Amino acid sequence: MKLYSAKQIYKADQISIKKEEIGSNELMERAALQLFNWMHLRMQGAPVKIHLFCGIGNNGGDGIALARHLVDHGYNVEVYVVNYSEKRSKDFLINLDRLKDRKVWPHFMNSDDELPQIGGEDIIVDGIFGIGLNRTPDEWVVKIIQHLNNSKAFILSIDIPSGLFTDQGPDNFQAIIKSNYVLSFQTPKLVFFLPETGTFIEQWEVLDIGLDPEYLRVTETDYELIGKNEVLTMYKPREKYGHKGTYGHSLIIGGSYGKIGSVCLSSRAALHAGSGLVTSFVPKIGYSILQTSLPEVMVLTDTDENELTDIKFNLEPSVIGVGVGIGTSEVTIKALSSFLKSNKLPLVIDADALNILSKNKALLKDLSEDSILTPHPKELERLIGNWKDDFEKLAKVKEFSKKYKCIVVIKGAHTIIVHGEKGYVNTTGNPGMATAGSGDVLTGIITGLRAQGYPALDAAIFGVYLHGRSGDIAVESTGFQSLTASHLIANLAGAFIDLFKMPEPPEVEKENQQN
Ligand SMILES: NC(=O)C1=CN([C@@H]2O[C@H](COP(=O)(O)OP(=O)(O)OC[C@H]3O[C@@H](n4cnc5c(N)ncnc54)[C@H](O)[C@@H]3O)[C@@H](O)[C@H]2O)[C@@H](O)CC1
Ligand SMILES: Nc1ncnc2c1ncn2[C@@H]1O[C@H](COP(=O)(O)OP(=O)(O)O)[C@@H](O)[C@H]1O
Ligand SMILES: [K+]
Repeated sequence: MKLYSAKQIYKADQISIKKEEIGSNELMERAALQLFNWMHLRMQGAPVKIHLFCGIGNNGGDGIALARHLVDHGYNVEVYVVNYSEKRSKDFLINLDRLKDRKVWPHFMNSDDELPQIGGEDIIVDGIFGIGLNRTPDEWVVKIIQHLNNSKAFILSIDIPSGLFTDQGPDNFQAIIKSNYVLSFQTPKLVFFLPETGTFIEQWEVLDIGLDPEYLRVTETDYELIGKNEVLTMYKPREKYGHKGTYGHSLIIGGSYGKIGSVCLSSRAALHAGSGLVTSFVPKIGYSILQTSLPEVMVLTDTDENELTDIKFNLEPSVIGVGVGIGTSEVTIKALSSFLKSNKLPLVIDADALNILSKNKALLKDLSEDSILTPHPKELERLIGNWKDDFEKLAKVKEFSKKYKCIVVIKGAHTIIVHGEKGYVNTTGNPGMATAGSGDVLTGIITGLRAQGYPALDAAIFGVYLHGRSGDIAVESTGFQSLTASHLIANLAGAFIDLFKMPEPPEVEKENQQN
């Protein structure tokens, strides 16, 4: 699913109005009706108090139009206009008149007004600012936002939580509504998925207001949301006459004294991801451990007992996953440097190999083309330096990706895969996965996919999706606390099978089918 920018949404808006020969207030009416239907379906006329806080732009206009539908259906509403500017939008004014026609008089709130009482059982509709926010709200508006956040009421935001910019980072976190639910028009917004701003959204849903499908289809976006539909097109089916050679050979290079487990996890994950063959390259201390715990995996050893000192092997793998558990000792840095200098094979680079690259930036130019780097936030900071906000981070990663012709997997709650100018935002996974070794499993999965001939970008996107989906399946039986990295591997099979599961039909349809 594409993530459109505010500019693109405004453009879609204009094109739709022109093509369909409708007024902009009709589009607002469509939006308001969608909002109303959503609420009415759930509330079924319940006499709960609904406080609608509306700005003076089109987001506020949506709120005012929604208020009219709620009033028409007998809901218990109170409307507040947060009067932050003289420049009221045309469609806001049209809808304000329509509301007044029904003898509903909003409270006009100005800087020195008292804040209204809101009960814990009430509902707040947040229509103060939408995607038109272009500067941080004034202090008195921030006070209102804080007041709403501090109430115990359920907050339903129209389009985007008020105070959140659509395409830039916030400069005052106090000025943002903390939404329980966001009904976002036509497209979710990138900020819903970034670590700094995602916390302001508990749940979201897209309401289709019928913006021009043609424009939406042909327009390229900087970011895409990755779900099942997106990865299904990447999936490579197993061929009837395929053999283990068809599905590639993964080499996992890693480990040091006390950290051989990481190599076990990555190697096992590569196997479960479908790699035809898997070989691990470890210090001697890892030999028996790997041979005993993973009979399917072949093992090569370094000349040193406890750490990697000389990375040499007499085989031609399809892809190499390097870095888990290697440490950052001088000898290992040397070994990795000379390996990278001579290596031409595709790479997946993780953990301490990333830290070594950060300390020795000259090595970055030795990476084979389309190398996949999988940093967690701390490793990323070492690699690209710190950032002011998530948008600066993404801009820096894009520059890095272009400069070194690599793919960067920014791990997190919503992992983002960056390739040149484009970012892919993952939707699977859960906090149970914040556990030792889950990154090692991801390295193994991506390596295993790359071995099977998946192009680098597909391997990264599909790997991240499967990793998260395994976590989502696992958590159903482990719970969040007890999920371990090994569970992710054990549930990878389920994640593959789930790709082709049809969604369950709703109960009503099931009954119809039986009759
Ligand atoms: N195509 C769509 O998606 C549609 C969008 N609609 C609604 O329109 C919204 C966008 O409306 P607008 O462009 O009017 O913008 P907003 O309603 O988000 O903001 C209102 C206006 O306030 C001004 N402003 C921005 N930041 C301010 C600040 N800190 N202090 C004071 N004034 C500030 C701006 O000039 C802005 O136009 C969307 O979020 C959505 O709710 C709907 O009406 C239906 C169609
Ligand atoms: N809250 C979360 N929601 C979803 N996924 C998460 C969450 N926390 C961590 N993960 C995922 O778990 C993995 C952790 O990787 P990493 O930090 O490298 O762990 P380790 O070094 O222990 O292997 C990443 O793929 C990350 O996206
Ligand atoms: K809003």
